Amino acid sequence: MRLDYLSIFPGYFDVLGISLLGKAAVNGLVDVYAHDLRDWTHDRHRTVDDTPCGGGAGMVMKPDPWGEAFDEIIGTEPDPSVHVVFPSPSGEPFTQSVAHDLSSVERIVFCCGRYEGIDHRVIDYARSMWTVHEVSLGDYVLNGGEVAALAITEAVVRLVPGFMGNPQSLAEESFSAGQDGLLEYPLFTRPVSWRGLDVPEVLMSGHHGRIAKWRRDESIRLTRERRPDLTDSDVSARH
Ligand SMILES: N#Cc1c(-c2ccc3ccn(Cc4cccnc4)c3c2)n[nH]c1N
Repeated sequence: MRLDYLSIFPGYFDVLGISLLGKAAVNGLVDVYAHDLRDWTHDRHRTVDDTPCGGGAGMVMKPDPWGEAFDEIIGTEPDPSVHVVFPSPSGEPFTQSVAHDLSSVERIVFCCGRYEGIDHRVIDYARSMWTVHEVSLGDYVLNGGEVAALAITEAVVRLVPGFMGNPQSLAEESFSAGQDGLLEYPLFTRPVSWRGLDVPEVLMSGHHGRIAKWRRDESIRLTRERRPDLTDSDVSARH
């Protein structure tokens, strides 16, 4: 998998050389390339923004540098196998399902906007050439797309076959298909007693059936308490 990042702050992506992602890069599972959008400007100030047409506060990112960067980094021929991700506060929710879909893709280009956003023609042009995902991390405001691109990267790459040492751990996580859309149950490890707090006895019983039931019940309880939006009527009935 090749990952490209276009940003006026490419240094954000130096962190991708650390930890598991760094290991994946070493193992050849992922190749990471960060690009400074300003390298495709031609004025003395390396200008990437301008005032919004129609007025309004803030600045908008000019289309020209993006287009020239696309030509050099991706190419000038349409290729639907290239997935271009635009993190955006007005994007569709980024979910585990989207992460799963992207984990089987060979090439992802992250376009990290700043200011008030990117001239919409850039997104329209990208849609005419590649497979585009305009996604939002959640209902809160960031200053740009870089942090979102990092979060999306981690969510996607950890699902790439061969990345996680123990793929079984993926199946039991919150939001994974194996969890039936439920939140993950509470986790415990040794010591059994810690500052007056004990591991639930059932988990030390060695009775796998009871342990599985306790975990399921806890997942249901937590999901109903914290994320009623994740439990539809059918799921509630089953639970
Ligand atoms: N994904 C995602 C996001 C972003 C986000 C993503 C890209 C950009 C490019 C610029 N800004 C600042 C900005 C702020 C407010 C209005 N419009 C733009 C971005 C915010 N904010 N919140 C999310 N969940």
